Amino acid sequence: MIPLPENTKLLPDAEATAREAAERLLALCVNDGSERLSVCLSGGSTPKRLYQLLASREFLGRVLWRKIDWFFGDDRVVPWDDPLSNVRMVREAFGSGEPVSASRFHFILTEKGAEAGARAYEATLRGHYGADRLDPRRPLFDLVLLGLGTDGHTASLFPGKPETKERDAWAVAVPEAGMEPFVPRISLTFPALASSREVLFLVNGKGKRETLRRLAEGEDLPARHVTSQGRLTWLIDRDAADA
Ligand SMILES: O=C1O[C@H](COP(=O)(O)O)[C@@H](O)[C@H](O)[C@H]1O
Repeated sequence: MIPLPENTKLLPDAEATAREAAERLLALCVNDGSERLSVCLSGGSTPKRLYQLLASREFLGRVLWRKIDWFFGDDRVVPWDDPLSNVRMVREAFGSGEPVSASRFHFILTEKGAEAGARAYEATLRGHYGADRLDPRRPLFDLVLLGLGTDGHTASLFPGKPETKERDAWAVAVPEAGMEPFVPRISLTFPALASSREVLFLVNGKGKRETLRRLAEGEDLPARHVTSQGRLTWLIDRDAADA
């Protein structure tokens, strides 16, 4: 087995990581007394099964949908019906039953380009938060879901790119992606992701093994810079961990 990040929960397979994440989201719904919860979704392929599960017969009735506002950690600057779009992936995974009402889905606008989209999303987040500055006593998100790219990126914060250094903005334009698909992106920044009560990384499959090893060896990859004001947990399956 390769060395794993601190706070790793090792799970048998991809299905188990999705189920563990779903159960943690449910626990948040049930245990949190607040009227509203803000959840930040990850994109790419890894979380699709989690979103399908949440909308499945097994989980649908247990998720307190009316409590939750759904945000996005990043998106590709393509139309929302493009196969590369994270909006499309999430909508397809939640399915035609559309458990989330339109007003509770906060998509990243892409039609006017990366810069305009990032500014608009930051305005959306600030409006929802009700302030222009993040207060450490009042996190922006209750739960942030994140993935890990094979190059060590997370959200759309790629190794060596200037967006990883952003300390003020909550959302940034990423004109050049560091790996495929090579389309511009819009991403939340480290300070916005850190303003969270809980962060969950989902990492599955052999393809991520080498990246996890590089992280464990201390390489300065973007995923390493994610923090949370609360818990940060890595849900990793045996294939990724070589276990
Ligand atoms: O480009 C992206 O990649 C990462 C990892 O994606 P995966 O397909 O390996 O799960 C993802 O977390 C991010 O949201 C996405 O835009």
